[in-house]
Amino acid sequence: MRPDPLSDHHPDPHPDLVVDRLDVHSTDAGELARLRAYADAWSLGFHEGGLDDDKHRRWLESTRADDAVLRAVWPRTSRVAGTPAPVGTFTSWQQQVNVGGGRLLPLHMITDVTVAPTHRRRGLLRRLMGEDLAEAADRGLPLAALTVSEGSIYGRYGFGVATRRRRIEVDLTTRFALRDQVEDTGALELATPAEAYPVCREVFARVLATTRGMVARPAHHAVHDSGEHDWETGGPDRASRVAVHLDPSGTPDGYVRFRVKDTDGGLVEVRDLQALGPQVPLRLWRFLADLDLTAKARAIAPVEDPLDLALTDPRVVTTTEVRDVLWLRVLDPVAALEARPWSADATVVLGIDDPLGHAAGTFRVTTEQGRARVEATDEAPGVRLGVDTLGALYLGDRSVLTAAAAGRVTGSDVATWAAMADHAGPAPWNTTGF
Ligand SMILES: CC(=O)SCCNC(=O)CCNC(=O)[C@H](O)C(C)(C)COP(=O)(O)OP(=O)(O)OC[C@H]1O[C@@H](n2cnc3c(N)ncnc32)[C@H](O)[C@@H]1OP(=O)(O)O
Repeated sequence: MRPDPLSDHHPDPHPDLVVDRLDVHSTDAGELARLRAYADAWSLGFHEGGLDDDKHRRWLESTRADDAVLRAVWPRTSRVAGTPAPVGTFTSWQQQVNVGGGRLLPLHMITDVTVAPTHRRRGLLRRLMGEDLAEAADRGLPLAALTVSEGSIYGRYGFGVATRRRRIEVDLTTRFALRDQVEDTGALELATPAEAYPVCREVFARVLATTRGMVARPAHHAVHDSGEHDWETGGPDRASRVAVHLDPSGTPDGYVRFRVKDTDGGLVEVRDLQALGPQVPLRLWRFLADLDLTAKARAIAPVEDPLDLALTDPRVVTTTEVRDVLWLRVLDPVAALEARPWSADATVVLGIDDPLGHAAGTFRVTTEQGRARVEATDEAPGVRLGVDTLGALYLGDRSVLTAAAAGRVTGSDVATWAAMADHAGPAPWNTTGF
């Protein structure tokens, strides 16, 4: 049974505080003031200052569109400010993630987790996370996800690194040469982000449907991707351009949104690149290298990207950082494991340790022709792992054998589990920020 930190048998651990939810759809003046205070609190928590009216309106609109749940912690009184401001914020909502084999699963997304410096290490994050994950599990959501500011915090709640990305710098001078000419019978069109947005949305929907690890975009992406509003500058994005690639029938199958940031230095900032098929990304890179008055591009890319191998000189690409992106947490192991694709046909009894209880148990996993049947069992496990490791292995970013070598997967059937669970194709890839 799951431990319940808030059961009647435990005294309230925070008697000086109120933990409640905000109604994101409310038009009541009092609730709108609380929403404003909530937004300022998370923004200040990330050292971004309070939000101006325009940013607040945009945040509220997109948060409403996502139908997000906002959990806040309020002091009962404030002797200094008069009106108490939140000392804890925690936002969650529902999206979808591609778990492989073209299957999308509901995903519980978490963001804007902050606790004021005055209230640190009193268990507020633990409390908010505990309540939120328990509700998501009760609603039957199989997976939860977040992106993190610090790597040491979320493993204890069962999250593991499920996708990673590189930051790369690409030399766009004459050193940029592809080994083979891109055979392209399609076409490229240049447009503003606003003009290109409907087409980019269609392309992204197809990328989401076919890319393991990709997460559907939350509402705030729309204003940003369409150039309507740039969060950094606080105004419309007039600097970006979008090159859209069309296949020979005229159907868009890729795009790159970019801006040239510094005409002297010639830096191309790639803000979003989405493409279908192996040739289109190379064609878009060829396009970027053909831009005049540029010397270098900065982009994010998969850890293993065909671009490096497609170049005559692989040193044209410099990796400046490799980092975790999506942290995944399995809430319902039966639904999660039955949804993802599998390699070898076999049976393994899997023991999952989960300090929060949601995914804990022993499960017989039988795979056949790419699908799994998963049932709770009393048999002794042949493979044992923690729920955070299950999250890290779920999309296939890491191999089971690597995790076993790190001591995170144990048991006599590890090799069989690896043959069943490891993916042959490219690593999972997610570009959706939240
Ligand atoms: C998903 C996102 O939004 S990522 C962004 C997270 N937010 C930030 O980084 C903003 C700045 N930081 C903060 O707001 C806070 O320090 C938080 C939210 C990270 C932690 O909040 P707190 O209420 O202090 O955490 P809480 O007291 O519940 O501690 C929970 C556990 O996490 C641990 N922990 C908390 N902060 C950290 C940290 N920075 N590094 C390592 N461990 C930490 C605690 O030791 C505790 O461990 P235990 O349960 O094993 O004893």
